[in-house]
Amino acid sequence: MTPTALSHLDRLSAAPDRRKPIDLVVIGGYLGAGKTTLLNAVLSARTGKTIAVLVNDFGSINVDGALIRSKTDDVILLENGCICCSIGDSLTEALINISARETRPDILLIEASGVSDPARIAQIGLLDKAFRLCAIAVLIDAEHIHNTLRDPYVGDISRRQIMGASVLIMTKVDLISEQKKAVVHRQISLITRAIPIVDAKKGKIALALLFDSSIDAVIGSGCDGKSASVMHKNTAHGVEIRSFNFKFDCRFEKKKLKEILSTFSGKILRAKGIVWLTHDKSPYELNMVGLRIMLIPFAGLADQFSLIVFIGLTSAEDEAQLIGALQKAAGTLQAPG
Ligand SMILES: Nc1nc2c(ncn2[C@@H]2O[C@H](COP(=O)(O)OP(=O)(O)OP(=O)(O)O)[C@@H](O)[C@H]2O)c(=O)[nH]1
Repeated sequence: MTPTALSHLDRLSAAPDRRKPIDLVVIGGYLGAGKTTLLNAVLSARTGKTIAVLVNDFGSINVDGALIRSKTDDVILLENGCICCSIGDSLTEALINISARETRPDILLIEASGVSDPARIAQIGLLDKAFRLCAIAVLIDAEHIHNTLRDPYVGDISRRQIMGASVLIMTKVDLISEQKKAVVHRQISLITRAIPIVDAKKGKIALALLFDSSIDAVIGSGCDGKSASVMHKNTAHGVEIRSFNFKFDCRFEKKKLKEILSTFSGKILRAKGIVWLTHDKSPYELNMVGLRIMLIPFAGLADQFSLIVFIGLTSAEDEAQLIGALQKAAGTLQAPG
């Protein structure tokens, strides 16, 4: 933490502030678990409260910010790293700025990046007495959690996120059978039996789960604090999770784009973006989680280029190959006739 941020915090904690504290909710969970979807569902619900959103995307371009902006203007972006370690200072400063506002929001929702430790983020939030921690909601992707937890490289990241939760929200239950759901529950119970698990379909949950409680203590966590700008080091295995982008004024043939992404699915942990396709005049939102690739029409305002952010266990050579394949497949941006 920088000296400026520290002294600022000291002053804030020292000054008696009689205003009502801002309810803080941290939303975490592994890459692609459904955090942005849940956040958008919360923002769409009529809570009657003012909500500010702080979004941390692991990558130099914050795609989530664009997806949330259509729901609220009060979005603060923290990009290019992981807020639980490499950009903790920016988080502290953002929190100070929010608490110092003349008109404070009732609620601050923080969307952690998929590789962040949400309990650690909540701890940083609690340093400022202007905030009252309501929940650390960790999302579990019912379709992929089994493989994620067994993954020798990223399993620990996911396990730590789950252990730091105050509530676990199981997403994508619509994509799995009751039998598989029972297996997932058993797997989670091996990690923790104490944290309640609720289901969410397309981000819909009872809002009381997030807002109607208060947590005094946050379970300690062991963030290594050494990560570089767009790399998160899982030191136990010496793994570097990297992020890189493809940004080009082009359109893709849908089938070809899916084919290229599938070829690299073993190395790409997550891909997301906004792309233009040859068959449609409007842009599409791209999501790739595991082997599942989704392209749905994008409702917001999109720039005149196709942008894809990749997060993966990739080497520079893998990245060059993937970007090369995309460039080769890229057609002109000219709209279809
Ligand atoms: N079928 C189904 N799809 C879902 C559900 N929740 C989220 N998704 C889809 O899962 C994909 C990833 O969702 P996001 O909300 O972007 O996930 P995220 O956790 O914000 O992703 P990162 O920020 O990259 O870690 C999107 O295509 C969503 O539409 C759900 O309950 N059911």
